[in-house]
Amino acid sequence: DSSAPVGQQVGYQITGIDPGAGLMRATERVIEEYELEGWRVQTGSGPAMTAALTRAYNNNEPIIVTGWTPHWKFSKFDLKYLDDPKGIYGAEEYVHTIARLGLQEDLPNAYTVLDRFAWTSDDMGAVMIMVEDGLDPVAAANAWIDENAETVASWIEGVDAVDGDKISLAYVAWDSEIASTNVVAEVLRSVGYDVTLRQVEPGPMWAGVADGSADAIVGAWLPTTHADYYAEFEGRFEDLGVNMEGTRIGLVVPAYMDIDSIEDLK
Ligand SMILES: C[SH](C)CC(=O)O
Repeated sequence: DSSAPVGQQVGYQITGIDPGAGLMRATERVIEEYELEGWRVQTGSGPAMTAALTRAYNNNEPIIVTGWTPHWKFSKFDLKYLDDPKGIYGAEEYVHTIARLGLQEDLPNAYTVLDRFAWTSDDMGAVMIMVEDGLDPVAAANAWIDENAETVASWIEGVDAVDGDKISLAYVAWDSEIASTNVVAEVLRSVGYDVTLRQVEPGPMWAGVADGSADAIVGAWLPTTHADYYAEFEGRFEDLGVNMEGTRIGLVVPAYMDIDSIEDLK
């Protein structure tokens, strides 16, 4: 009944993703700081969240999800972020590349490519949409690489080829990181690296690059989303800087819902 309070409409539930995601920690703080009595954020995964969103949207039903930009959901559905007047979700987020200590010495050519890796949220969005439309992530990565030869050439210019040197990239199965990690992996393979992708949860992703079991990650969301992990492992990794800007995290709802702010959930 769309005239009922929104909490009642959605069972006082926010549809979340994996429990270790920074977005989930921030959402727990949102429930607390906005005093959303009786509300909870349901843990799951990126794919479970998008499946629930698709189902609700196709039935014109109310739903509130933990969302982020870029994401194909914004091109597939008419969605909006709820205003966050307390600023819990932070302002603009940036995605960083993080390398294990010693990588530059051990794998200098890969380090150069990783240090140069930078693209736009539209670039990432293009790969995400190809994957969502059914293309295998490796094929989607190569399609983007073929379409953006000039950008990729700037990443590998002057980098000597290697002969099967091993490198591992850790990532979490968020649609955004499936896109970025496969693009970087394919570029590293193009210069001769034997690349292993390790799909893990956020904590093990950060722990892996800190203990050296992973050589690099390209999905560090900062300054807000992964602030806890950054602080926990600071000094045990090398931050190679921003590889993508113009990102954002927050609560996302279909545009047909008659709410505009987190305050409206009370
Ligand atoms: C789901 S966002 C890409 C990252 C995070 O929340 O940790």
